[in-house]
Amino acid sequence: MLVEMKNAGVRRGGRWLVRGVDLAVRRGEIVTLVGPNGSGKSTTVKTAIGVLKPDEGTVVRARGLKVGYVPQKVSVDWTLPLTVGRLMQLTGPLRTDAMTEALEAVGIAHLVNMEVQALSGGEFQRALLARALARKPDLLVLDEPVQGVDFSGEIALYQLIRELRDRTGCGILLISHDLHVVMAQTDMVVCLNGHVCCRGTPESVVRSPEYTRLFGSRAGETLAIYRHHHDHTHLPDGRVRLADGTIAEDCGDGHNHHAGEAEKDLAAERHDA
Ligand SMILES: Nc1ncnc2c1ncn2[C@@H]1O[C@H](COP(=O)(O)OP(=O)(O)OP(=O)(O)O)[C@@H](O)[C@H]1O
Repeated sequence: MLVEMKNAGVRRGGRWLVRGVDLAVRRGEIVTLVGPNGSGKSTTVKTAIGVLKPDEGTVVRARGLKVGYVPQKVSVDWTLPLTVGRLMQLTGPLRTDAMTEALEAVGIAHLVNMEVQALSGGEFQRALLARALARKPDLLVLDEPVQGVDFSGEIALYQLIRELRDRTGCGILLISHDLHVVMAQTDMVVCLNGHVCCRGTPESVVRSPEYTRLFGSRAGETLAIYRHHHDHTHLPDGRVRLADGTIAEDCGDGHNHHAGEAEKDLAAERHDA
């Protein structure tokens, strides 16, 4: 167990921001917090990693736990020139090999000397991810890692997050308020609304009445579509690794369904069924 919260609550200004949170992240596990704006997601992760203290309940972290945290808001002085390499070292010195390794892991090693301002939304999020990864955390905590990222970039980023988990074995606690894409990449979903409103596997959560009440009945419908994206991995040489580990020339249905084209995906889904 990397971190475990039991009945945790945080109170500020005479009001409970969250209450009754039970949550655990194990090594190699991806736990996603979903919930509307202001439902206490950031408060919960900050409490999990010790930035905030719970006013009731307990939070236990593994001894010597190393946390890599990407907050929702990053304070960068955009008026000053800042390269990706410098951004990586803002919070402390880093060996060049560790920096290169982390940038390679997120696919932006070639951008090390680029000005941060010139990065695309997706590249910036990858740079933040690399910064958190560089110190080889046991627990990676990502507060909305797809901000400023377009739809297909979002799919790619969540896929990358899962690959990082597979490769490093770290635990991941992530926040998302649009859960369509992330759902397929997570082991456990905890749905917050000031308290834990429901929890479980992505499939069970989207079917639960509490979730439907919070997000509307259409919210669950997309899960099947996105699941489809993740039954195979696109290799750099253009071939595809299928779910059973075999390598194929394409996804098996002749469709390129990685462009966020939902209709095509639905067709492919039916075709596979
Ligand atoms: N220090 C504080 N004092 C008082 N209220 C606070 C404090 N920090 C957060 N809040 C309030 O607590 C609630 C939960 O905030 P939190 O940032 O955890 O929500 P969130 O689910 O992460 O929201 P979002 O999706 O908008 O990022 C909000 O209503 C917020 O205004």
